[in-house]
Amino acid sequence: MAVQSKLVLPDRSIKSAIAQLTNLYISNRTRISRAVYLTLLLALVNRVRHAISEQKAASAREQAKRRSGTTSSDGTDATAKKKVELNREFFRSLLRLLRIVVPSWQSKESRLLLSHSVFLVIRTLISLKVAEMDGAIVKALVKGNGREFLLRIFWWMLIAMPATFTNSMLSYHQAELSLKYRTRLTQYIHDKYLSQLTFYGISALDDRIKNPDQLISVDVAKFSNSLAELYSNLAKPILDMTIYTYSLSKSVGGEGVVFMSLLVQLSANVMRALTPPFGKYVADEARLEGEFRFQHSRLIDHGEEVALYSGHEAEKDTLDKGYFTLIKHVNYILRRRFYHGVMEDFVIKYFWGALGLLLCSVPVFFKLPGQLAGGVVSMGDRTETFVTNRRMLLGASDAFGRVMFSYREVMELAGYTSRVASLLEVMDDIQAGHFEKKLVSSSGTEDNAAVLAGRGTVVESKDIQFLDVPIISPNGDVLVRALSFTLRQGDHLLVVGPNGCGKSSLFRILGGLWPVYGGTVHKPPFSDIFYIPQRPYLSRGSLRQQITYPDSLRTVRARGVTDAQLLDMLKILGLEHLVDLYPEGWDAEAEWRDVLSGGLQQRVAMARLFYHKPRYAILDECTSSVTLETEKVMYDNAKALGITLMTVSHRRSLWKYHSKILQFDGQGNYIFTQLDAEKRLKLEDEKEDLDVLLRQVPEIERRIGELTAE
Ligand SMILES: Nc1ncnc2c1ncn2[C@@H]1O[C@H](COP(=O)(O)OP(=O)(O)OP(=O)(O)O)[C@@H](O)[C@H]1O
Repeated sequence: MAVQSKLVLPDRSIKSAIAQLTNLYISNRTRISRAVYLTLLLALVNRVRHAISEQKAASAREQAKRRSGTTSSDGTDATAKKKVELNREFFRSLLRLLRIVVPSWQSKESRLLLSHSVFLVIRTLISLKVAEMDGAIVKALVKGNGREFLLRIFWWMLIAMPATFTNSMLSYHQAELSLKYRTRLTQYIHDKYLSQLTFYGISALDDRIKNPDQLISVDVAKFSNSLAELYSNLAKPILDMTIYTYSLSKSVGGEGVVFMSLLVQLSANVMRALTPPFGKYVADEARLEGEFRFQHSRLIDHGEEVALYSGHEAEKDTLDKGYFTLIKHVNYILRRRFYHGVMEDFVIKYFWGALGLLLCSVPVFFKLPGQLAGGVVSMGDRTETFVTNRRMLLGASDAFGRVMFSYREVMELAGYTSRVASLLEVMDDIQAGHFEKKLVSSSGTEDNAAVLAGRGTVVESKDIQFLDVPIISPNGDVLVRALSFTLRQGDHLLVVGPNGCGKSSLFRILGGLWPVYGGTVHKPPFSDIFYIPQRPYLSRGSLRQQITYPDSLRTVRARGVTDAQLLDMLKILGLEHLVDLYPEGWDAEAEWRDVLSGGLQQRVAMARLFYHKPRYAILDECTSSVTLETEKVMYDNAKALGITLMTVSHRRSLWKYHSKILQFDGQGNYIFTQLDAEKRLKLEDEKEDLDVLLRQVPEIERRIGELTAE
């Protein structure tokens, strides 16, 4: 209902504007020309049409929203769900992107656009001059004047110099503009993507964007190209069209031009209605390209695992499927382009050509107000008028044709605009804490919704304290309804429980990766907590950077840490040989992920912990690939450095390094208590012994049965 009343209003106001305009025209017929009246009327009628189609689209959207009921998505890319049209949303998105790529009138981009426009005008003027000179050359030829003919040729060659310079300048400007747009947009996106953990939110917490890499690296470039290209492809024909139509209207009368414009507009509308949604096709193609590329990069990332599984056939199937889905779509677009091209050619070249001839015949068959009443028009005059008008019309219709052909380019720009704009939209949402993920929760959906709707509090403090904090996965599954525990500095915590119960998730909340949906989290600042996962992240860069990541060399030096001190850290872990691995020593750069074995990578990660010396460390199964001796060295040294440890591990050997235990049962319950490792180990051993005995009971009973029978 709200939508209806909002959209009917402009429609009504336009109708009253039409009535007012007609009254004004009737009462001031002598002062307002019919041409002006018809032009304004045409614009208003178009506005009504537009308002009605917007109204329909809005109510369709509203209905679709009501049908889907919630904000849950179907797991496809945001750009795949979006309808790409030349509507208000497109212009809003384009405006937003334009503000980023051309930030102000004083910017370099504005200056470049201005000089580009100047060269476009120069090119039109040169074209007019060349056409004129063309005529003069033909005239000299017809007259048989050899001297004038040669002189004209000389001038023709002379004008070729500024003409070729202008053309090259235009190509240069276009390429430069595209590059500048891309730079602005990429910088803007990088700033946003790499702040407030947005890159993590896009991949882990939100479902709407599947391939941000493809969007940032390829689609932004395509958008920039398309925008720069469209400006030069549109500006010149529009300029030509204005100049020629103006001259033409002076010759054949304004009414004739307006009437023809009406017919052209009508056929253009029919064409537009029959034009396939090329913008959506382009957006879909870009998405499929992204998915295909992503499948290839997955294979590169996990090459070793796939090779050991002999998974090449399965991978080939996946890649082929991705490729053929893409190619099927591209083929479909090609076919639609073919049919559309036939229709476009017919309407623009032949139908409008015939209309043009009709228009040119106006001064021949009808007397125009400018002609003298009763004046005799000679055959020569008629031919001259016809030829002049025809030439102007050819210019105007060629320009109009190019504007019409560029409709397809505009649609393609709409496709790229929609993709880039949805990336910005999703990043805005993530930074504002609004995630959209497929909710697949099976456990008490209504209850979960209530928990998800809440917002918790985060307070900075020296110690770590959780007060009634729920642990909820991005899918909406409530792993623990209300977790409460307190950890003071020096209390080393062990977190245990079955797979998938939420151990790592607890630390995701602590690290600020997952939102706090309820209760209160007291925690030290992010810089005081260091995280070491099971598979440590090894960055691209020197060996030194692997130890000091994410600190840059300048920060390392500012902290006063020398290479000798770094070497001491390596020595504790038996890693000093790494410095001699390459002649460049600390500065050696390699793909460390491939060069180092799993265990060595875990030891390098531990050296990183020793370098940073944080107040708290989260050790998530980070010793699974090292020996018990190395594990002891790691834990003893970390404790000696005054680091409070929070370990997730299934290894019993680690119990003795901790004083508290948080135990999840995988059913949403937990116990937080003091950990007396020795006592607990004894109890565990006793339990295991009893378990063994229990398993033997049936066998013993069977034997007793046998003995009794005998
Ligand atoms: N990005 C994510 N999107 C959706 N669900 C997730 C995401 N990350 C984790 N989960 C889900 O949250 C649950 C808890 O995961 P978590 O990693 O905390 O388990 P865990 O207790 O550490 O298990 P393990 O011992 O196997 O490492 C799992 O069911 C997991 O599938």
